[in-house]
Parts: sequence; structure tokens; C-alpha cells
Amino acid sequence: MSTKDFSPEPGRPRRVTLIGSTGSIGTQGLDVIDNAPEQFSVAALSGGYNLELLARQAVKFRPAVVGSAVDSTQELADAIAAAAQEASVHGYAPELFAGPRAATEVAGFADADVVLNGITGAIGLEPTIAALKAGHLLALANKESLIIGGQVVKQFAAPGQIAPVDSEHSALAQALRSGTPDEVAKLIVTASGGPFFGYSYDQLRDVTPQQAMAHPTWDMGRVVTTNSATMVNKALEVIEAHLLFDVPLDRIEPVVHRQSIIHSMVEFIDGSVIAQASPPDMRLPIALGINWPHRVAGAATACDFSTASSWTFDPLDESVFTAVKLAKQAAAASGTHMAVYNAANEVAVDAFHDGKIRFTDIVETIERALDDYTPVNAEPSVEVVLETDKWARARASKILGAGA
Ligand SMILES: NC(=O)C1=CN([C@@H]2O[C@H](COP(=O)(O)OP(=O)(O)OC[C@H]3O[C@@H](n4cnc5c(N)ncnc54)[C@H](OP(=O)(O)O)[C@@H]3O)[C@@H](O)[C@H]2O)C=CC1
Ligand SMILES: CC(=O)[C@@H](O)[C@H](O)COP(=O)(O)O
Ligand SMILES: [Mn+2]
Repeated sequence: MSTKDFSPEPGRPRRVTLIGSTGSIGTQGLDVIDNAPEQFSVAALSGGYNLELLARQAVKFRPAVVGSAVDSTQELADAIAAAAQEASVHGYAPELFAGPRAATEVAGFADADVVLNGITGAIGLEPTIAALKAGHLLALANKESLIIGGQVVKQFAAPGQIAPVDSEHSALAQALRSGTPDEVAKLIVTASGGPFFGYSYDQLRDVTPQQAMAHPTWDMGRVVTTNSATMVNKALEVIEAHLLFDVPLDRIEPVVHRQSIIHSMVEFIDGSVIAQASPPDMRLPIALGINWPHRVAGAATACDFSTASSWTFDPLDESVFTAVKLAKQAAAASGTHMAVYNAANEVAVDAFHDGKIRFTDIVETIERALDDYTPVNAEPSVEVVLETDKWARARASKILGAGA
């Protein structure tokens, strides 16, 4: 990633579009903006189905454009009118988008400088591409869009146009400032280990959705929290690091760090390791991402070294947690295997939370879908990625229907 600066002219706040504004990343993004009004304004907002929250956000930040996944703009207009009345706000009438393409329309809204993509899952692909095509800086939390799109997404990105928001990748981008690309020996991606660190495979079979949602260090949405428990999140993040920083997969290693204070590290060829450390708080990488490459003063609280604390490191137990190894194999196999990996995971995560399958069936479903997959012989394109995603969802559902 080069260091092209997407800053607006001096003195003008960055206009930020938030995709997934009602989620964990989106609400923390608005918090960052609220705390630095001289640096940021809200250009546009897009949410899913939580209309009440989206409408309250719109009335507070007054973006010119608002989108929602609900069926009709009338529903959205009614929700905004109710929130405006509640807040005694008059005359606010943004342009509205509704339906499955709303997030993409909003991401491409021209009068913005940066798009924070905080949607969950493969549905983030088209908003990611729309933001890049519009020439905006893309502050990327929605790792899935880059991972499934791979080179297809990268071809839309100018150098420096993607600023990582995922905590590990923000840490890596910061540490990489310490050396040149040819001085990098390894990327070390830290993992909390999730709620099931130390479990045997047999113990994992019987864990419940409620246990899987008890993340030891982060408060996040349902999919990424479940992915942390299966280690699929770390698997996706290894591939994300490979795509963002062009480091070969065999030089990207996960390590378990239970405290989630060191967010990742870069080992350089002279044996130096540069780590980025801060208490677990996504407002730091979100602020740096939307203001990339500049830091935002006071974005989060630093580590307190005046009291005793310990940082621990453990190897990932790959005999129990196979997700990372599987993803490295998939990413090496073809440009579309990771679309299969991700789609099968999304289907299996839903089935697990619906009480239809065991926890261990999630990664087994990914593995079986990958085994069944033969890549199409076509130039990689957005359409091919979307077709692959669709195929993998159907295949995963079939595998689950037959009993994983
Ligand atoms: N949360 C975190 O700390 C971190 C998250 N990430 C990544 O960031 C992304 C977002 O995660 P997180 O914020 O936790 O997820 P959440 O589940 O909290 O939020 C997801 C957002 O996407 C919206 N959404 C859901 N379905 C649709 C749809 N069909 N159309 C439009 N919008 C939709 C939701 O809207 P609504 O709720 O209104 O339905 C919500 O705003 C993920 O890729 C995750 O891996 C990465 C690092 C840390
Ligand atoms: C905050 C963040 O970036 C998450 O992706 C986090 O990394 C999840 O924690 P795990 O390390 O448990 O996957
Ligand atoms: Mn992460």
C-alpha cells in the first residue's frame, strides 16, 4: 500500500459516508466523528433494518443522503419524520434510497471524501467497489469484500485508496511505516483466541451460540464474534493481510495474544519486531482509517504502564482450530476459492445461531463446500465472484440440509 494522501483541501472537514452506520463499527464511527466535528462531517448514512436508530442518526448528523435495506423509501421517510419530530427538527429532507442496492448507491454518493464500509459479509462487495469507483478513500472494516473479491477489488483501487480499519491491519499498516517493503520478513497477526482457547475438538462440539458470543475482549456484531470463536476471523484476516500488503501467505502467521492489546506486529529482516499496542477500542483504528494517513488526537485511551500487567503469547493450536490452514490452502488454490470459503461460513454461522448445527459443523461445512468446488474457467470479474458466492451458499445449504 503506498501513501497517497486523500486529504481534502486544508481547513475543510473530511466528509464521511458510513455504510452499516447502525452496527458496531458504524456507531463507533459516528462516535469518532461526533468527538471531532472540526475534522469530520457526515456525508451519507446507510443502514440495514434498524430504521429507528438510522433515523435518529440521520436527524442528528443531517447527511444529504440516507439509505436502508428496507423495501420502500416511504418507510424510511416516515421513520426520519418521526425522529425529526421527536428532536424538534424542521425542514430536514435528505435524498433517500431503499432496498438491496441502497448501500451501493449510498457508497457511490459523489459529495464524500471517505467511505467507512462497516457492513457485514459478502453484501459489502458492491458498496466497496462503488466507493472505489467514485474515487473515495475506502476505510475498510468489511474485510469480506476484499477477501472474496481479491484481485477483482484491488484492480479498482488506486495506490493508497484502501485504508484498513480491521484492528490487526491498522496495526500492521502502522508498523509497516518503520521499514521498506523489501525489509519485511513476516507479518504476525494477533488473535485473542476467542472464548474457546484451550478447548479440545470434543469440547468444541457442544458449545452453544451464547457461549460463542462471549468474546473475551471485544464487543462486536454476531458474525465477526462467531468467527472469532471458530478462528475463521483469523483465517479471513491472514488473507486480508496478504491482499492489503502483498506479503506471501507463508510469511503471515497468527499468534494468540489473549489480552488484545498488541494488535499485530511486523518482523523485519534485521530481527526487529515492531508492534502496535493500545487497549482494545475500535475507535482508534476507525479514526485513523477515516483520517488516513493522519492520526486523530484523543481518538482512544493509551495503555497505562503505571500498574503491573502481563502480555502473553501462545501458538495457535492448529490441530483443533483448522480454519487458518484451510483458508491459506483455499487462497492459494484460485482467485474464487475464498468466495466459497466465506459464503459457506456465512450460511453455517446462521444455521449455528438458528440451533440447526453444532459449532464444529461450521468449519466442516466450509471444508466440504471447498472440496465440492471447481472454479469456473473465466476471467475473474465481479459477476464471477457473485456467481461463486451464490453457488457456495446453495452448496452449503445442501450440505447442512443433508446433515453436516
Ligand atoms: N465490530 C468490530 O469491532 C469489528 C468489525 N469488523 C468488521 O466490520 C464489519 C461490520 O462488523 P460489525 O459492525 O461488528 O457488524 P454489525 O452486525 O454490528 O453491523 C452490521 C451493519 O450492517 C448492516 N446491514 C446488515 N444487513 C444489511 C443489508 N442487507 N443491507 C444493508 N445493511 C445491512 C446492519 O444494519 P441493521 O443493524 O440496521 O440491520 C449494521 O449496520 C464486518 O465485516 C466485521 O468483520 C472488523 C473489526 C472489528
Ligand atoms: C477488533 C477486531 O479487529 C476483530 O476482528 C478482532 O480481531 C476479533 O478478535 P479475534 O482476535 O478474537 O478474532
Ligand atoms: Mn480484526
